[in-house]
Amino acid sequence: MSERVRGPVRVALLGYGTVGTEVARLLEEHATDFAARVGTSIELTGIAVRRPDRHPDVPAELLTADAASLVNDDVDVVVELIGGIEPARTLLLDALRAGKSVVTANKALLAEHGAELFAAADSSGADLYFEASVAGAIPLLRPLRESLAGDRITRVMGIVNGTTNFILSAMDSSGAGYSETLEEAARLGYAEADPTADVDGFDAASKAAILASLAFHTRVSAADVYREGIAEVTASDIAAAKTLDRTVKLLAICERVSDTENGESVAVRVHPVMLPRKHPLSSVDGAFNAVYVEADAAGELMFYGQGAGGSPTASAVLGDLIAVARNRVQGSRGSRESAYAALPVRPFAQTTTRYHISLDVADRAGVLAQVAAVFAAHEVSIAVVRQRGRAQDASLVVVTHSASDAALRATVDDVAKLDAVHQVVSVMRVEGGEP
Ligand SMILES: NC(=O)C1=CN([C@@H]2O[C@H](COP(=O)(O)OP(=O)(O)OC[C@H]3O[C@@H](n4cnc5c(N)ncnc54)[C@H](O)[C@@H]3O)[C@@H](O)[C@H]2O)C=CC1
Ligand SMILES: N[C@@H](CC=O)C(=O)O
Ligand code: NA
Repeated sequence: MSERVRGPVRVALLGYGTVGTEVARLLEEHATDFAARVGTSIELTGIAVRRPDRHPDVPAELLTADAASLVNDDVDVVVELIGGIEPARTLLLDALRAGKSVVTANKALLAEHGAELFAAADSSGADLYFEASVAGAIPLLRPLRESLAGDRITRVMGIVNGTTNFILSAMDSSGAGYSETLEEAARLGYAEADPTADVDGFDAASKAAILASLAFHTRVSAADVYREGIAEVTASDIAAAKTLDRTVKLLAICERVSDTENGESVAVRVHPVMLPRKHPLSSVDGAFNAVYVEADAAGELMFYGQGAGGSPTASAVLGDLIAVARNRVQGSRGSRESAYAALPVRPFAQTTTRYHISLDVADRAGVLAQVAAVFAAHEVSIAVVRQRGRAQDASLVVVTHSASDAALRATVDDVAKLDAVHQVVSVMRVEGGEP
């Protein structure tokens, strides 16, 4: 139970970058409304930044480079918008152990050290809220934690990284280059401080771990998530997808799986996929995110909105801040971690997916039969084959039925070794309906 606050709720803000500046701006702009919603005013007692001299717009008495002292001051709530593991981890553990409520947007920290943070929150009864950490402005974590607590979630699948979606959308629509689009995403405040976290899929993997933990009442950490980013997605992949009326998207897929041998487990992965252009996720462009949730009783739900950027992310941070402030005024506490199901995480090699494979092959009799024989040898069944002759070369596109990822990889390796196969042009997993 949080300690009951009688005067204003005192807030320490750690970080004044893309998100922090918007949080501070909106706190000031809507102070009167927020006070009415909470039942008392929210007072910003200090802002920790790396370089206080770089913020002449902020009253000097509010700024400090000493985040630890600010956390240890007389504050009720710590809002962490620094990012990264340290010093954020130590600062939040100190705050929670001291009974201070925490609001954070730091998915990397939660996905790696969530268990420790929840334990610290439990030790003092403090609140730990993190709606902004996944899918920016979209209310998604509270629906999973609270609204769907009475249902059994079977699948969560979606676009959860704005930067990579911004890049893939631009490559698809205007044929824009990879690096210039990444620079633009960073300029617009979508990318992480180190944008390799976005393009290599680490950011989406952290978010997938958080989503799976909430959806399946199981502790899933970043290391449990199979991860591929978009660095390897080429113009050829995008072109191959177009010829099949598909788009390329980076998806996070969290599934509850069960079989007689292993019982129930969870499978969590992040990788690029080809989706049919008519699939609703295909029309999610730019830095927008969209997430499908499938649950036994509710059926299919879809959440859509701005997944990155200062002001959309600040909306989620402020929603959490108002919730924890209300809890403090009432002397109550919000939801705690729910990890009772403790399901095992299934290794990715056992996960079944479907592959799209595009090959340049010799245009002569018998090539198709040779390629098909390799698929058969690995017990990978073919759903669609398209062959087009091009003088000496032909292009061959194969889309498989579901097979284990290990079998699919071995098939591609062996197909590439055939003399008649000149080049493997594109290999990508496919989702969303039969080709
Ligand atoms: N930018 C976005 O669209 C979104 C960001 N997030 C998360 O929000 C958090 C903040 O992201 P941004 O605002 O984009 O980052 P940013 O890089 O723009 O700002 C970071 C701020 O933290 C301060 N800082 C860094 N190290 C510090 C230290 N040791 N002591 C005191 N201050 C320190 C910097 O001076 C800066 O003010 C990250 O965890 C990020 O993953 C979450 C959703 C969306
Ligand atoms: N870098 C992230 C920011 C939001 O979480 C993204 O691009 O989605
Ligand atoms: Na969110």
